[in-house]
Amino acid sequence: MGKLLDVENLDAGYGEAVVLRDVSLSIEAGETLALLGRNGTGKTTLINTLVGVTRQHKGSITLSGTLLNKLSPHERAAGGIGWVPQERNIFKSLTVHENLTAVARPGNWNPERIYEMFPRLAERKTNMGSQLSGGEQQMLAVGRALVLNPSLLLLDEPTEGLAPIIVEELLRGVRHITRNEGLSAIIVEQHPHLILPISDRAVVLDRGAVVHNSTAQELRGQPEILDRLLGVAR
Ligand SMILES: Nc1ncnc2c1ncn2[C@@H]1O[C@H](COP(=O)(O)OP(=O)(O)OP(=O)(O)O)[C@@H](O)[C@H]1O
Repeated sequence: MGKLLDVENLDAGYGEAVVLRDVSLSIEAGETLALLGRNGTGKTTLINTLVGVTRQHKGSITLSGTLLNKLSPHERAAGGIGWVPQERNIFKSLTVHENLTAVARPGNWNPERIYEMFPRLAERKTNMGSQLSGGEQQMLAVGRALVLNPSLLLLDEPTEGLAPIIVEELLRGVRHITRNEGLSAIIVEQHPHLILPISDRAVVLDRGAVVHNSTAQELRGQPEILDRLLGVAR
């Protein structure tokens, strides 16, 4: 397995404001990284910086050996970054099926495989995006990122605001992706107990800096760190 993503000494933010300070992390091909931290610690800013929609002041981002620093969000997407933003961004005026087929690119993932993973979406195939529940929208957003056949999937708080039963269904799909498909992913989560069991590595941010970087299993075994950095003892 080779290194897929390499982030080195990254400073980034919005305009003149620097939110991320000296962030370094890397992911091997096939690994899933849980990105944790309390509210406002810079998790979304890091995802947005990888995608290319913030201002990068310093450092480097390399995906499969290609330096992304100067590439546009569109070029990064074409280069293998699949992004599911916090606000989901599905096409509300297209059907579920159209949402998937409009962006699909040849590869492992196609709309049929998304329907197998999320049967609920198959039942809603002809519904408009605007008619979906929050959980269905999230599944569609994940599906839409997958049919682009990315090498790195970025999920920003996929479980936020969803009912527990839907969270379970969504995470079953995410677990399938991270465990069986050889895809690499970074998943932002507020709840470590949901995400650590299906992740390989864990990074915790605090005030824009990496304050913990280990295997997911190690972090699970350190309740005092979870408590101190995240306010949870699990
Ligand atoms: N568009 C923006 N312009 C200026 N500052 C911003 C912008 N978005 C976020 N920030 C600031 O950047 C800091 C980090 O926010 P960010 O959204 O990255 O945190 P987060 O860890 O993802 O939090 P949450 O869990 O609440 O989503 C915060 O201080 C926030 O106020």
